[in-house]
Amino acid sequence: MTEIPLTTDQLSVTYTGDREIEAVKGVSIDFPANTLTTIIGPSGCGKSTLLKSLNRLHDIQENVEIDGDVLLSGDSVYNTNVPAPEIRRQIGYVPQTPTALPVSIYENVAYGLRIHGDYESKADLDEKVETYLRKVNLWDEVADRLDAPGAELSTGQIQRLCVARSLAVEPDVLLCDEVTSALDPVSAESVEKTLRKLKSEYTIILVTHSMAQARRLADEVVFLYLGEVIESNDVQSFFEDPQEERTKTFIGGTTPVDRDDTPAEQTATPPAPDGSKGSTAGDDKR
Ligand SMILES: Nc1ncnc2c1ncn2[C@@H]1O[C@H](COP(=O)(O)OP(=O)(O)OP(=O)(O)O)[C@@H](O)[C@H]1O
Repeated sequence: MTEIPLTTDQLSVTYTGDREIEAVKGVSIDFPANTLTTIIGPSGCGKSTLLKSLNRLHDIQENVEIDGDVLLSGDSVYNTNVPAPEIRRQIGYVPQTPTALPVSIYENVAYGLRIHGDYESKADLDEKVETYLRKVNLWDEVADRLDAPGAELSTGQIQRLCVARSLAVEPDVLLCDEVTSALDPVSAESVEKTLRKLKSEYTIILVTHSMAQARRLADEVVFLYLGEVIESNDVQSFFEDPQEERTKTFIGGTTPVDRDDTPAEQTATPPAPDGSKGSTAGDDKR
C-alpha cells in the first residue's frame, strides 16, 4: 500500500479582511510518499494559499481562517499542542524568491541544525553540512568557499542553498512554491535536476505555473481552479487522458469559464498557452 504522509481533509482557507475570500474550498487530497506532486492552475486559483496552509504558514498572518484539517502521518498539523516551528521542521517550505541568511554558506545550512541541536560535535556538523550541500548538487560549487557570505552566490545557487537549509532539519515533506520562476533558465534547470534527484527520498509538493515543468517533474498532478480541486491523477493520465472538461480546457491553454458568479478577486488570469503566467525567466516552455 502506498504510504500517505500528508493528507488534507475538507480543507478550506478564508481571508477575512475587508472582503471575505474563500481561497481554498473543501480540498481533500492525499500526497503519496517519495513522490513529487505538482499543484497547477491559473493565477489566483489558490495554489499558494493551499501550500501555505499545509505547514501552518498562515499562523503568522492575521485575518486567515482555516477549516477542515491537514494530517501529517495521521496527526493534525493544527493540533495546538504541537508548536508551529516543529510542524515547519517536519514540513519544510521553500519560497519563490531565494533568500540567503546574512551568514556564511556553511552557516546557512547549519542554521536549523544549531537551533534544533541536531549534531553531536563540530565534525558531525561539518559532515551534515556537506551531506546536504551534496544532496542539492551544490557541494562541488562551494566546497572551497564555505566561509563566504551566502548572499554572494548566484540566485540559482541561493535557491539550492535554501533547499539544503530546509533539508538539513530532516523534514518529511518539502513544500516548494514556484521555486524556479525567479531564476534564469540555466539556474532553473539545476534546481529541477535537484528536485528530480530528491523526489525518491522526500514527499515534495511543488506549485508551478508551467505545465511543461509539471510534465517534466511530476509524478502526480493536482489541478486547482477557483479554490477547488477539479482533477488529480498521475502525470501521464492527467495530461494524456484528462477526465474533466475544465482540465481539458486548461491543458489546451484556455482558462475554464465557471458558470458561478465569481468575486473579482477570484477571477483567474488566463494562463499563457503552456499554462505559465507569462515570460518569467526560468519558467521555460520546453
Ligand atoms: N493575504 C491575502 N489577503 C486577502 N486575499 C488574499 C491574500 N492572499 C491571497 N489572497 C486571495 O486569495 C486568492 C488565491 O490567491 P493565491 O495567491 O493563493 O493564488 P495562486 O493560485 O497562488 O496565484 P498565483 O499563481 O498568481 O501566485 C486570490 O483571490 C487572492 O487575491
